[in-house]
Parts: sequence; structure tokens; C-alpha cells
Amino acid sequence: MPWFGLDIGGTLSKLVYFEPNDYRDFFNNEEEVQRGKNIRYYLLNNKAYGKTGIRDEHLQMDNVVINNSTGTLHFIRFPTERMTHFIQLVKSKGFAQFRSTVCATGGGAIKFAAEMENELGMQLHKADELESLISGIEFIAENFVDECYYYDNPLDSEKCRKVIWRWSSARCSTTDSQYTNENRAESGLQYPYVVCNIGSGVSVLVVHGHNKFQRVSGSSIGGGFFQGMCSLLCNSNSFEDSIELATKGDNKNVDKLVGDIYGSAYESIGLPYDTVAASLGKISDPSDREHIRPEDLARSALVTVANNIGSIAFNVAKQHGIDRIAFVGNFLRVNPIAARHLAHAMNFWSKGTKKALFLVHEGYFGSVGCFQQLHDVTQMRRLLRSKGVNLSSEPMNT
Ligand SMILES: Nc1ncnc2c1ncn2[C@@H]1O[C@H](COP(=O)(O)OP(=O)(O)OP(=O)(O)O)[C@@H](O)[C@H]1O
Ligand SMILES: CC(C)(CO)[C@@H](O)C(=O)NCCC(=O)O
Repeated sequence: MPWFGLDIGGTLSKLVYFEPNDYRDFFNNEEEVQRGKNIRYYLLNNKAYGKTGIRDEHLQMDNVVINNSTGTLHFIRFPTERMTHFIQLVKSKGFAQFRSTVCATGGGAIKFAAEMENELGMQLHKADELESLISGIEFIAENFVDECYYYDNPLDSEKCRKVIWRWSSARCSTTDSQYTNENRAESGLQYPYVVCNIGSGVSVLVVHGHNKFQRVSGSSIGGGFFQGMCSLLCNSNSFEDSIELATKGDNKNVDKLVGDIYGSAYESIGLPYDTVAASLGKISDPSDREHIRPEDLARSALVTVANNIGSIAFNVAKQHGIDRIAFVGNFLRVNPIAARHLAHAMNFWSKGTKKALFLVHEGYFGSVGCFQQLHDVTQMRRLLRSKGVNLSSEPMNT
């Protein structure tokens, strides 16, 4: 039984690792049990791997049931530019098992397939990235009742608070309240909803039901654009540094607001004084540029990306008559400023009828979804076999 899901994206690779509670139920022989223990020892005794791999311990999910096995899901990420290094590490530590299957998705599942299969002797079960994304969202939201939240008063620094949102019952509560296991039965998603995945690029999908979705829009102005702008404008070398700069900056020193143009709000069309009218609009004159700080430029890049994505997502939701928009992807990692801008934009432009939702496991849904999808297939094959249907004994491999 495969126990890893790997989402190899344009910027980050995300690895989900399922640690079974009982190894003996899970593996076929002593050699597999030993390999499983070695991998477990290496992964769980570290929170960082090499210079760039990180285990997001705060996201760990215990007592998850997959394919009748109970275990823990662990979440690990590393930059995709380290993929070749990752493959060599897996090889050198003897973690790969000849002819076993690993579930993989994202563009890199295609790009690195030959390298992985040749170097590690493994088979890749390749899953579509958007199918995996939606399966992962639904699986986690159904298993973790506190997964989804929204912002109340998103741009008010005093009153802003995160509120847990439960899709099934449409009831909510502040994040510090406790949920009991009995409440889990109430979780489960309400359709339809929009998903806006903000990774290196942006994909917007409309989900009408289980396995029923469509990618309806997208944009190249996403997380990759933000980090690219910060590298050029602020000499920032990491996403975390860019977010730190943006947190200290003020985009009003850089962006031209409606108020800068009108001297007031543009009331007849409902544009408030502090709406950005023109991103970077204040710095075309060389003398204006003298006082600008890198922090202001980083903040402007962040607000520009968030507003642009907000506008696309809102238009999709409006066109399809949908009120819930779930924003996911690693651009939202350690990035409450973007999330709060998105929340405000959805609320403002819909006059309070549409809600921006955010999910705790932000960028990991593709890796969970591809892993979990394969188990659905494995389970179905087992069921068919038990009913006497003759299937090939080879693992699924598309
Ligand atoms: N530690 C990090 N290193 C690099 N980028 C990060 C980091 N944390 C958050 N990000 C942001 O997340 C984005 C990548 O998000 P994500 O992992 O969801 O997408 P991806 O799968 O790499 O891209 P795509 O889906 O477009 O192929 C980056 O462009 C950056 O804005
Ligand atoms: C190409 C993908 C799907 C790869 O994840 C993503 O980066 C994306 O949706 N980019 C935006 C492409 C567009 O402009 O629609």
C-alpha cells in the first residue's frame, strides 16, 4: 500500500506521509516493516531536512482513517528546484522500494517521472493536479472539523477575528471554541463552491458536486509574480522575507488611491476614498521615488496580487451565482494580509452576500488528494475482486 502523496508544483513540492498506527497490519513482510520504520525514524526525528526541507508539524493530523488503516498524516515541503537532490536522498538512504507505487501530481509528476522511475525503480501513479486538489480539500474538510475559517471585519485591526466555518451545518464559532468528536458527523461540504488556488500561478474552479468541477479561470499574477516582484524591487531572497517586508510597509506611499484622484470617495459608483485606483501609480515621477521604502513596494506588490485575484474570483462567483469562495495555495502561507484583503474584497463587492473561506492546510490539498484517490481505487479493486471480478494484479499506473 503506497503511503506517500507528492505534489510537485512550479515552486514548492509538497509531500504527505501516512504513518500507520500499526505497522504489522499495514505491510506484507518483515523487510517492508523495517523500511517503514527507517523512513518513520528519519522523517519524524527531524523537522528540517537538509537546507530547505521543512515538516509543518502544526498541520499534522492524527487518527485519520485511510483504506481501513488508522494513522497520522505528516506534511513536508521543499523547493521544487531541489527535486533532483530529493531523488538522490531517497536513493542514498535506501527508502525506495523496487516496483512500489508512489502517488504524484502537479506539473513535476510529468516532468520528473522518468528521472524518478529510472533512479528509484519506483512506479509513479500520476494524478491530475486539479482533481487531486478538490479530492484533498474534500477529504481534509470532512476529517478535520476546524479546517475552514473566515474573517470577521477583515481590515479592521481592532475588530478583525478569525471565525471557524462549518460547511455542512452553516454554523460557526470563534476559533478558540472546542469541537467534540460528535460534531464531526456534521461536517461535509455544501455545494456549489468556488476554489481559488493561489500557487505560483492561479487557478479558479467551480465545484458542483463530488468529482464534478470545472476550471473556469486563471491568472499568471499569483505567488510566483509576488516573489518575483519582491526579488526585483526589494532584493528579497525568500518568500518569508518578502512577507516580513510587506507587513512593515504601507502601499499608500506607492499606489494611487481613489482619494488621491478625487480628493474624496467616488460616491456615485461606490468607490471609497482608500480603494487603490492605480497600483504603483504614485511613483512614475523620479522625485516621488526618493522616499519610497522597500517595505512599501513589497506591500504594494502583495495588495496588487491579492486585489487582482480577488477581482477574478469574485467575477467567477458572480457569473456562476455561487456564494462561497475557498482560497487555498501556499501564497496564503504566513500571509494574513493577503487573506484579509481577499476577505474584504469578497464582502465589499458582494455587499456581504459572498464569503471568502480559508483552509488551514493551505497548500497541501493536492498531495493529500492524489494519495487518497489511489486508495479509493485500491479499495474499489479489492471490492471488485471480492465479488469475483478478474483484475490485473499490477498496481494502477497511468
Ligand atoms: N517557503 C516558501 N518558498 C517559496 N514560496 C513560498 C514559500 N511559502 C509560500 N510560498 C508562496 O507559495 C507559492 C507556491 O504555492 P504552491 O506551493 O501552492 O504552488 P505550486 O504548486 O508551487 O505552483 P503551481 O500550482 O502554480 O504549479 C510561491 O509562489 C510563493 O508565493
Ligand atoms: C499552470 C498551473 C495550472 C500549474 O499548477 C498554474 O500555475 C496556473 O493555473 N497558472 C495560471 C495559468 C493561467 O493564466 O490561467
